[in-house]
Amino acid sequence: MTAVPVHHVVTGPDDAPVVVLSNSLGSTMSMWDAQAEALAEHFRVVRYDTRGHGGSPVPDGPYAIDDLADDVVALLDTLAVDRAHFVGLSLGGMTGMRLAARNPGRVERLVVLCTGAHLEPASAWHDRAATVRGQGTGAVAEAVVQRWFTPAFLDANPDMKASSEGLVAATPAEGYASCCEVIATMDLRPDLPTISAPTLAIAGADDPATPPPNLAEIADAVQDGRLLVVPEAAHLANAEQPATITPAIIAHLAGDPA
Ligand SMILES: O=C(O)CC1=CCC(=O)O1
Repeated sequence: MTAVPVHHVVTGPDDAPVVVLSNSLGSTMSMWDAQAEALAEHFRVVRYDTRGHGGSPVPDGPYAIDDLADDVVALLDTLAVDRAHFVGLSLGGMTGMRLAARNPGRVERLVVLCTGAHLEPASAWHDRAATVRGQGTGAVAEAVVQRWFTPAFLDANPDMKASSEGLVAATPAEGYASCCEVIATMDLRPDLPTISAPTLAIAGADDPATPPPNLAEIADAVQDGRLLVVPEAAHLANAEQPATITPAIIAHLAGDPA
């Protein structure tokens, strides 16, 4: 499939190093709201909506992980950016790993959060795709958001629970389902040893979707990897624990020693 022109927003100084932020399944670039302002003090921040999500095109599926990575290459070309840092959470992290493996010259440093190189069983992703195609994304919204945040956070932040469920439910069904099929058919384990970009892998200690061993596998297998496990955080760890995660991202991208 050919790359599509993804919806994106650029903030921060024109002459600063570029960082691209990539969203999770069922969200949009708004999932980076807690990081965007702080990152823009140091970087030219490019936020985009993964194809099938938010304001980006929704081509007919199925999609493959290469399609998602190729969309980022096309975005960098559009912006005339040769090389950028890349930060991706969950599906965004998978995109970043394939991008860095296949296009080492385009990725300076990599941060992957709450993701995995493979997420079994494939049947669960095919089942979710079928549910969403049949009943819409609203049918999975509540269950998905239960994995995004810890129970304590959801209890304390009912507005966030409601807006997050709304975000999932607003995702186009074909886009969501086709990205489920990306995950079903993806195995990035052979990519990992080829990734030369220094990589920070961040796990939410309480993430039921992509628990810490998934991130440890990535940190161990890439050429220059480091693991950070963040307490009291589930799948959208960046939103639940921004005070820990935002400075960790900035320090890694700046090349500060751990
Ligand atoms: O939606 C989930 O269950 C968790 C998830 C997997 C990939 C992603 O982006 O979110």
